Amino acid sequence: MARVLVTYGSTRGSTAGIARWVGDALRRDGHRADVVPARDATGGVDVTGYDAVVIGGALYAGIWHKDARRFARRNARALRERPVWLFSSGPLDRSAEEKDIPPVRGVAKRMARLCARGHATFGGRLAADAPGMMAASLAKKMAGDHRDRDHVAAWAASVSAALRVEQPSG
Ligand SMILES: Cc1cc2nc3c(=O)[nH]c(=O)nc-3n(C[C@H](O)[C@H](O)[C@H](O)COP(=O)(O)O)c2cc1C
Repeated sequence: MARVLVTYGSTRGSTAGIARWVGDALRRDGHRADVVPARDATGGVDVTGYDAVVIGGALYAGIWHKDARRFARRNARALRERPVWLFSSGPLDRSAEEKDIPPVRGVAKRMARLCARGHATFGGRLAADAPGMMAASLAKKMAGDHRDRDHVAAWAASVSAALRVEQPSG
């Protein structure tokens, strides 16, 4: 059993939902998972109290959510000392289910810096009545919930399996 911190950056709540699904799947596999917004975790959570960390962030204009970036930057040293996985959420279509979407450049750099074990891109969600000019304009064509809980659970299962290998006694 591993103690896992699942933390995320989310503006409109859909990445928070994915993080909760990751936490649920890890718990079903017998791990202890705390799911915490990265905004709160950055100053308030001791990463050294966890065996592993999953960091998720929504994509906006090709950039990982600032709360996820800040968490990764501020905790870089502790993160490098334990297994870390990253995920991104964004595509407002089926593309994330149809193929593996590689991390955007900034996330790929962060993966290298943290020696992250893996990354997944999951479909996102945008409400038809999303506030904000850019969001409203995007929503005209792309509104909908493109998150796939099975995809998220399958990825979380791969994280879980890797943790079992690292901690066979748990
Ligand atoms: C203004 C705007 C820009 C976006 N840019 C991207 C993008 O570059 N790449 C992407 O995959 N998704 C993009 N999206 C989709 C969001 O990532 C998606 O809605 C995501 O689920 C939002 O997560 P959140 O609800 O946790 O904030 C964008 C959405 C908006 C409103």
